[in-house]
Amino acid sequence: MTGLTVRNLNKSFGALKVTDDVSLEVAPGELHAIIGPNGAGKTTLISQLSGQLASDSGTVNLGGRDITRMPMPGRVRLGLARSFQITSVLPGFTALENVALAVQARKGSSFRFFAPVATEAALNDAAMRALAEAGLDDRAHVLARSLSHGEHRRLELAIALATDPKVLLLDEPLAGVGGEDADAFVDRLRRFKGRLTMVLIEHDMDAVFKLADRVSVLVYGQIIASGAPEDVRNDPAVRAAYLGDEHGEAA
Ligand SMILES: Nc1ncnc2c1ncn2[C@@H]1O[C@H](COP(=O)(O)OP(=O)(O)OP(=O)(O)O)[C@@H](O)[C@H]1O
Repeated sequence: MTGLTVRNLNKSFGALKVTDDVSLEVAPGELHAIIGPNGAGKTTLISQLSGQLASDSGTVNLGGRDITRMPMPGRVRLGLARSFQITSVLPGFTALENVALAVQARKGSSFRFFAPVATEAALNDAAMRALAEAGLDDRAHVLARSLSHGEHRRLELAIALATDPKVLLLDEPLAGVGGEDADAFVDRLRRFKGRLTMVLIEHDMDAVFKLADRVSVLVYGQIIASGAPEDVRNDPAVRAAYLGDEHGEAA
């Protein structure tokens, strides 16, 4: 099981400091939620962890290895995958083809030792397994353009799972997913607990408090609290800066 350690991470866009000296410890096997108001810098932080954005300073360590300067493909090979907002799903291809293409693009070199036909079989097997884990195997041969919004989200999850991650970065997986689809998604993520380390950004507080082992609160690029969900929920600074505003007494 692999953990993630972030030390004093910074990122500015021009004069705007978006990630401000962030330190974070995600223990192996933990589901660590990062919550915070719109514009707090959550997506920027995830992009720094995934390698899509270079950090100005600070370090990111994956399972004891310094990956701060490593580009995204290297991080994927080491088992760090980001789901959502990185994938451009191809609408004219089936769900299975989309996952297989993504696996080939992102992990291609590990299939090189197979003959071409075997490569295709290995890719399809890996893609099918990932689709099953994401709950989309019964839609494997459906064109992506015909999938519902909820199914699209599961396809994006399958693409991340197909790279065989040890640490999964989830950026608002429930955005636009409602009702039973959302409940099913939460159940699915719960099943990955203990097997995968997960960093979850999510605005749906019910989902966060159902799933998270630990919660960190990001406000104006700074972590203002980090701890067990109940402790964070009852933290006066958190309530004042965030939860109290949005959820009042219900938070
Ligand atoms: N590439 C960029 N160039 C300039 N400013 C940016 C860039 N990316 C993000 N920002 C700014 O950084 C701040 C943080 O944005 P970010 O998307 O990381 O926040 P967030 O917490 O994920 O917000 P939300 O919850 O609304 O998704 C915002 O003020 C945003 O406008």
